[in-house]
Amino acid sequence: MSELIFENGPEEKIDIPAAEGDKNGKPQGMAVLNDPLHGMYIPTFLLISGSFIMYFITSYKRCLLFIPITAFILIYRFTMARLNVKRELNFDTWTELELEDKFIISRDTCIYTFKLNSARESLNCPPGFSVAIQAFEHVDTGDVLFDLPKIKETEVGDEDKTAEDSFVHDYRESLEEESVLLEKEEENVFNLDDPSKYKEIVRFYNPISSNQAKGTFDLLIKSDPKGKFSKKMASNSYNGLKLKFKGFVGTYNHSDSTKEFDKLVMLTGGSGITPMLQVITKSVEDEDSLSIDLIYCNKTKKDILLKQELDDIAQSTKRINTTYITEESVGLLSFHDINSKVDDLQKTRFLICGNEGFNKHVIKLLKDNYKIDPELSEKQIFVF
Ligand SMILES: Cc1cc2nc3c(=O)[nH]c(=O)nc-3n(C[C@H](O)[C@H](O)[C@H](O)COP(=O)(O)OP(=O)(O)OC[C@H]3O[C@@H](n4cnc5c(N)ncnc54)[C@H](O)[C@@H]3O)c2cc1C
Repeated sequence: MSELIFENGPEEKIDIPAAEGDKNGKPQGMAVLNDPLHGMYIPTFLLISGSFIMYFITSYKRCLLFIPITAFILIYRFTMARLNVKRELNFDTWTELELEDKFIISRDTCIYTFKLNSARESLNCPPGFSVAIQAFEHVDTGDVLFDLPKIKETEVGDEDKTAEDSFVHDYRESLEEESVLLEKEEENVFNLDDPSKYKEIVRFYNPISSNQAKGTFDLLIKSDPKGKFSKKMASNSYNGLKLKFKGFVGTYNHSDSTKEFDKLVMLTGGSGITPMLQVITKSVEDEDSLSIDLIYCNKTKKDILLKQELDDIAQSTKRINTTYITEESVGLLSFHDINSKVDDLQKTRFLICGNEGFNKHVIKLLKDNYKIDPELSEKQIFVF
């Protein structure tokens, strides 16, 4: 059993108030106007043709006033469309983004919401791709910082001078000043922590929010009690914390799935659910015809992440099914579990994501039991 990291307990909202506004953009009723057909083409056509018809019927010139009004609406709509920016993170330089919210979803896992630069931006991360986050580790102590230590410019000497310049102190006052100086000195020693003593560490996470979400994006981070970055995030992250991101990283190609296969069998464990959720979301949003069987393996029932969300998707979309396997009740994933989801092997693609041991176990089950064309095997058995 893994160590309990979050004291607040599962499913409890912590420290940061809920994000303001609608994370998914405009309210549902108005969302239809974001579609160019409904938001631009139809209103333009109706206003211009209406103005001409009225003018021909009535010969009343004021009817033509609708034409500049239409032009204004068009300019407005184009401007709004341009402001709805898709954010591509830069692959070469770090982009600083701020933590806005965090939400504990299990004893060791949290969803972190990061703010994009504007409420109209959305993170355009391809399914199966991840973002990289930068941190720094002290080479001697192993301490992890989200940013390199900064040297403060306060000089202890300056404070001393001020004290010396003043002739009249009573004994008590001078004692107080001395203790303040000592504190400053300690602070300076701390701040003089040599940045060259830190080495960069980089960790990868798959955003789980839809690319249609505006203004923010979500990362699910499972905290490893012995891990450097994930443990620091669990214990030391706060509203307003700025982290540096690069992106996007990955090799999964969703059009390979839709063009060459009919079915995806997803074999995953623990936080490996994140790329699977991205692919499921993409498939649902595109309304493609893939049938998807997710087999999600965990140690115990409590470790199953996002179960409610996954069940909701499976309920609303018949072509998506979920199966949960826990070590405590069923044991390890078996070939029978996998084979029960396969109808036509040639048309089935296996997507795998778990820890090293899980991936090895699953690949061995597939290769030992199926005759998979070696040329096809890399495409047919895709490991995130
Ligand atoms: C492409 C990609 C996408 C990912 N997406 C997600 C995601 O969406 N969500 C998520 O939670 N995670 C994801 N991960 C995993 C994530 O990037 C981190 O690896 C994870 O959070 C652990 O990082 P850490 O710094 O906390 O642990 P680390 O410090 O890297 O340690 C991890 C484990 O390895 C052990 N270890 C470290 N060094 C050694 C050593 N020298 N010898 C033996 N054992 C050692 C530690 O004890 C610890 O148990 C992804 C990984 C990749 C590559």
